Amino acid sequence: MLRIAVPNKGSLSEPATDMLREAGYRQRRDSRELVLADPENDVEFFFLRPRDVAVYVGSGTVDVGITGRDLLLDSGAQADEHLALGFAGSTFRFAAPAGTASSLEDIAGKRIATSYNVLVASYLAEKGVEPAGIVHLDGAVESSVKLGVADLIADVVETGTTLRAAGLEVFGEPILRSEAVLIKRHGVDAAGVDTLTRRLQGVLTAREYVLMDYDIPLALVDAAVAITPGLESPTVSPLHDREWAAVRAMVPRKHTNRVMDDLYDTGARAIIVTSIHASRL
Ligand SMILES: Nc1ncnc2c1ncn2[C@@H]1O[C@H](COP(=O)(O)OP(=O)(O)OP(=O)(O)O)[C@@H](O)[C@H]1O
Ligand SMILES: O=P(O)(O)OC[C@H]1O[C@H](OP(=O)(O)OP(=O)(O)O)[C@H](O)[C@@H]1O
Ligand SMILES: [Mg+2]
Repeated sequence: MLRIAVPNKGSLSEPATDMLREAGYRQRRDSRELVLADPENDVEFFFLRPRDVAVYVGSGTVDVGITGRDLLLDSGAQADEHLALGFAGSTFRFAAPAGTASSLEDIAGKRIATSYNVLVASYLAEKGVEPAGIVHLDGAVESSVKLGVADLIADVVETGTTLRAAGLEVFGEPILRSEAVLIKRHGVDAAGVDTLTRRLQGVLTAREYVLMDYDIPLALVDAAVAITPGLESPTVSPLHDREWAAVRAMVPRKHTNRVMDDLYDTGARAIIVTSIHASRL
């Protein structure tokens, strides 16, 4: 039975559970449940703190887990990213009171507050910058500068609202771009990981693509297919009117309207878009 660690709280928890449910797995109804067996799919879920997921996977006590790329790197665990899951996107950045820092060199000799010490220390070591110290805080890191325990911070930035409210501004390049990831232990491929991976990839595809159908005069099929090349090759079927064909192709969801405009301009009509409920590529 494949043992899967899932975040029990925070930004990762609900979207992780939603994705697993979409992939056909049983999920808990009560947020206090810590273990859930899904014998039909031969898996068992362990609901753990997001920061602890990599520790369990790295130690081999669970086979795979869902966590953030930033949390994985900060854990130093013997675990690798296996599949990016496309949710809980964020950047990890340095920020300081407006006008007090503009580049990495400005960190030298300053105190940095963060919840991600390992990540920050290894990044600065790699860049050859020596801070005065790294102050570990559990959360609400943005308040540390005003309260005087640090001169600047390194933290998760999603919309930037929290930073602005604290009078801080990002500086330097992003340390990391993060999102939720499926992780597994170094060099270990437990039985059942392939099926889980294919199922999650199926959900990703269903989220990322739509199905587009349209009618097009035969003479324009090649031009239209160049706009909607699909994943492998689009389906082209004859219509009752022999001068026309029907085309069906997968199109990236975010390009839906631009592609419809281009197809229409090319001569396509009856353009219809439908969502993909599930997929296995
Ligand atoms: N706005 C956000 N705030 C915090 N984490 C975010 C945000 N957006 C994405 N994430 C990602 O979620 C993960 C952090 O989740 P975690 O549960 O530890 O923190 P949290 O959502 O801040 O929860 P908590 O309520 O315990 O502080 C990281 O991988 C982080 O990159
Ligand atoms: O860029 P934003 O959209 O504002 O989001 C980023 C903020 O959200 C998270 O904090 P959270 O609310 O989880 O509190 P915490 O710091 O106590 O974890 C994170 O640590 C940042 O502070
Ligand atoms: Mg938080």
